[in-house]
Amino acid sequence: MIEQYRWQGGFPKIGIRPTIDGRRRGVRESLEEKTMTMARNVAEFFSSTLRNPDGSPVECVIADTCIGGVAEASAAAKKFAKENVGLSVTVTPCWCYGTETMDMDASIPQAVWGFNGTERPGAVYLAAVLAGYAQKGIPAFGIYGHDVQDLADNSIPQDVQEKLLAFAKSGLAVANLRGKSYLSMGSVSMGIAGSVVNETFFQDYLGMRNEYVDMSEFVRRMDEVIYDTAEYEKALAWVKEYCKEGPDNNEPEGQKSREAKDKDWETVVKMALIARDLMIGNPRLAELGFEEEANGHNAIASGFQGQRQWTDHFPNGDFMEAMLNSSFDWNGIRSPYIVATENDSLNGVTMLFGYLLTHSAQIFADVRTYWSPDAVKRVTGYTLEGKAAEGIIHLINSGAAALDGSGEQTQNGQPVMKPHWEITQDEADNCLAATSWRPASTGYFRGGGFSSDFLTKGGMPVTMARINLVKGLGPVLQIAEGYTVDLPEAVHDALDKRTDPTWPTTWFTPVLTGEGSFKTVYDVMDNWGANHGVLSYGHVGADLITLASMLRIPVNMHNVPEEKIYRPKVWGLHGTSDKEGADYRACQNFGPLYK
Ligand SMILES: C[C@H](O)[C@@H](O)[C@@H](O)C(=O)CO
Ligand SMILES: [Mn+2]
Repeated sequence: MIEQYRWQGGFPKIGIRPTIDGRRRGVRESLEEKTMTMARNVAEFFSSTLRNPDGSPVECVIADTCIGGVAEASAAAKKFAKENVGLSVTVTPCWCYGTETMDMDASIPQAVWGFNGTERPGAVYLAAVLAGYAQKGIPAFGIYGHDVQDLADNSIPQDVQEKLLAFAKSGLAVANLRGKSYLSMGSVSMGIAGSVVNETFFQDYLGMRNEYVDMSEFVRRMDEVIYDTAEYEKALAWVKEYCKEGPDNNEPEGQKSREAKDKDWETVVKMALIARDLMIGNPRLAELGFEEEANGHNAIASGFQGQRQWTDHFPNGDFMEAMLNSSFDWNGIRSPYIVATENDSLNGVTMLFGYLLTHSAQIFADVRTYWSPDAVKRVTGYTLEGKAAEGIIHLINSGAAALDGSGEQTQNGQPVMKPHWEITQDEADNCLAATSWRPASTGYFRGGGFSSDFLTKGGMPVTMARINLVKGLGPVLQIAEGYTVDLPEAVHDALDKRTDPTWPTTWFTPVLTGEGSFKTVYDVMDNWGANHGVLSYGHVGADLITLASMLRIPVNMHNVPEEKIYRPKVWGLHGTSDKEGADYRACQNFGPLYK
């Protein structure tokens, strides 16, 4: 029930615009069917391939008629506005009149597929209209099939499919962010700059709003019983059955009594319910007489300050953050909520990017230690090998990493992190079984609580990313594709015990290119822009780059092969030999999407 409530506003749709040569008495008539067929096929392709965050198929809206001139362009725009279209794809097999048929909505991502045939000049239209987009300052993605197709061939070639998908995936992410909130629960944690929420960034670059609640709201809701007590009982019983408590790593004098720990469990379960209700609301609260609280904050992501005021006195937020970020809880398998620990809103947004592109849960972590092969050898006697041979980065933070990060979901025997609709109950159970809940380090967390402890399985392709803000420049995105790696148990133990072994660990190694910030693993660590990073499942750097270009966020570091990079056509008009510089120039030239 809470899941249905969460997504009740529905999802943005993809608008499809068949444009056509407007000349009647023969030309237009001969093209109508082919053009509309292209539109229908693209719509069918999207709806059968792409999913919304709840797992339902993405919907497309096709203009009522082919668009041969401005009257039909404007009729399509009106239809799109009514139907919640969040991105637009123009398709055509022929010459049409560029500025008369183009979609002029500068606030949504735009793409144009010009059919590569030669009976009719679709590619000429593509070039003409993209010149129009450049001139008018609306960056649009061009899709031009590599090989000539016959006019009668209604298939979508593989390379065109890839570009359509790359555009639509990122375009949908842009559209899903728009109009939502980031909810700060508390404010700045331990002076972490990412938790100084920058409203201009959220508003201008993401189209989002910032909401804030003081952490005292948790106390009020606990004391005044502003949560669904039936759900609380269910959640607590589930925790007792599935969340096994791990050994207490505190010195005896720092350990809490059994009674105090049991009380902490009650508190952390309530915190999880309350944080979720704060984010998205809960219709049960209205039935219980709390109509205002039932509304929530329309938050697609949130952050919890925790340290220090809360955690110096109350149990920490680790259970709440880890469970909400996972793809399952006491209500079963469901889409993850996005909650940033330490209210690091910039990591929170990076998690959102990863989540909206992959629909899988995210691993939030401190980028804690670069372990060179020599240092590992000195400390453990072990020689790093395989993918880890050049060195590894220890990703570890209390809270926030989704339990999916244990790597207990599988595909063809390999560990993966799946969208929630592909996860089986056994896989969810295995993630829980691989996680122990360790009494929090009371040196750091005087109020106690429980930290999730798991070790990520090696062999998963992952992408680490992070947004940083630079005064005078704005946001920049950094991306490092790589792999999770396994270490022999004794080696992991020796390295882990030098940190806080009650927290989840992921051993990560980036793919090196031999150049720039990817010359060595050390360089990747050395160029990381902040204390935190996000791991998303898969090599999704190219998608992140496309998404960043839509939002005009330049990418300051990545190891994505050049042939996979897809940005608006006009990026090339800012320079073609120095692509990184061209990206910066284009982002600066056009400025944020919602300025
Ligand atoms: C317990 C500590 O304060 C940690 O939370 C700290 O190392 C961080 O995570 C900093 O990002
Ligand atoms: Mn941290």
